[in-house]
Amino acid sequence: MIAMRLPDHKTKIVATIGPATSSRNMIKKLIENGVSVVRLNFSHGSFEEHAKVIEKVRDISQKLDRRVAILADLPGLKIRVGEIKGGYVELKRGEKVVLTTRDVVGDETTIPVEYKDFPRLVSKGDVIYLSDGYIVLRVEEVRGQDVEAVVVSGGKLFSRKGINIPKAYLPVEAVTPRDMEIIKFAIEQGVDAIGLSFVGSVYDVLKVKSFLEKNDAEDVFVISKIERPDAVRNFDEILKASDGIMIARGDLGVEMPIERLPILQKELIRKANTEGKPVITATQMLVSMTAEKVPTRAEVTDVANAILDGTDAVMLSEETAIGKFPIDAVKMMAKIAKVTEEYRESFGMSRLRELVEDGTRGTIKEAIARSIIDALCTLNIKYILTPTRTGRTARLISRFKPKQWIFGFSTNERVCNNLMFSYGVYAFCLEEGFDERDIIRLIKGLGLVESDDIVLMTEGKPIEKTMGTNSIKIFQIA
Ligand SMILES: Nc1ncnc2c1ncn2[C@@H]1O[C@H](COP(=O)(O)OP(=O)(O)O)[C@@H](O)[C@H]1O
Ligand SMILES: C=C(OP(=O)(O)O)C(=O)O
Ligand SMILES: [K+]
Ligand SMILES: [Mg+2]
Repeated sequence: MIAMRLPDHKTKIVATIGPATSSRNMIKKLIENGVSVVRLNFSHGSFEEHAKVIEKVRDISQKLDRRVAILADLPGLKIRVGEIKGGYVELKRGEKVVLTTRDVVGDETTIPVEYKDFPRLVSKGDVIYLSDGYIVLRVEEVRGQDVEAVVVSGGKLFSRKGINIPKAYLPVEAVTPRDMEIIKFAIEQGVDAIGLSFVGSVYDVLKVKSFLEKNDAEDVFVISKIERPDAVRNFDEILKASDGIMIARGDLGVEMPIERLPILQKELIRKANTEGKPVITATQMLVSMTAEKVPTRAEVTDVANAILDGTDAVMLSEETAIGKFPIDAVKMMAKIAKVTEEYRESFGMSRLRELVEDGTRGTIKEAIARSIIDALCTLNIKYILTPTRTGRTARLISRFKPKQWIFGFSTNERVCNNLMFSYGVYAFCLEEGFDERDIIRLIKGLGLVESDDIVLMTEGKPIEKTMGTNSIKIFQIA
């Protein structure tokens, strides 16, 4: 019998699908090389294109017997440039350029902007950032639908790239009517998670949560993207209301002083870990691999440091969406993760005390999680088995980043898929009414355990008022 092969790394890899990876063959390769979450960026592509990708991902994941979650990332209230003739223009320092809300195709002198109120957001002297701050303009004059600007820092500007005006106050809710349409479509398509762009307050999250509930889709994850100062300010509330968070460093690095990113990343990851909610570190992780086969030293170190910070997942954007080496980028992340995780073990346990102390101290689940870590330190345990209705128990154990895989067992396919966001968790779907014997039969059948292996299982025995996980069992496989 060929045993099921789990990845060599426990950090989850999120890959954005785009023209470079939307074929069946590329999707297959992404998954085979360690991608657990597929991200569809609804700022680009049509519903039809995304639907096709969703269908392919589901089919391939089933054929490969590899669980994959699908994340639909919403556009939010981001202002973008429109279509540019030939796909891009080269903007040169010192030259003048007009940003306009008129319906034109872009060229060297005129760039269309897809937001009719744009000219009202800026005035003479304001700085405008394009393409995550890669290109910088300064406003010279606003005239009707046109904003005349001078290029302060030039570069290639591609169609549909983002515009940031950090100074401008956008008097609109983060979740736009267009976002709501996309959420509806995403639910119909059975996606597992929604990425909420430009969340500003907990109300943005609650709005989407209540919409999901009304549409019988309350198990769809809401991942709040932290990419503006308001989200940082209101982070604690946003985190509590969300199922997970993404540190969206692309916009965040323009909307806030870029030098604050590293410390902010550490703080947000720590808080998400404490809450037991998955956190994705995103953007530019291996960005030079969009064009080159080898990443920079700084990029490799960035991926490793995010893992050491405690991120559950690392994300690839243009690297896999439009890059020349998408599979190499995934392989590179998997290698960095494997090596870095091996090192972490030696100090991972010191984080434990800290987490337990500032975490959900005093709950039964917490005491159980603590006992599990104690057992892991003293026994040669092969796997942690956690039957789970909501996935919560598996996520609470995942916080401690044990060296063993945590297997989640649930009857809900979407709960299983959403466990693929959490570090070191792999999930299996079982029939309603499954018991301990079904779990053992399943992992034996997959060749994951042999006789005499020691496993640890969490249990939720209904005793008095204590619901949910309330005991652990450690035993040897017969
Ligand atoms: N579905 C898609 N179709 C075409 N291009 C895409 C798609 N998804 C992503 N891309 C390309 O990859 C780039 C980086 O991806 P991402 O960071 O998700 O986008 P952005 O920063 O534009 O929101 C995008 O700017 C776009 O050029
Ligand atoms: C992930 C991000 O969002 P998007 O790519 O949708 O702009 C980001 O800004 O880093
Ligand atoms: K987006
Ligand atoms: Mg963004």
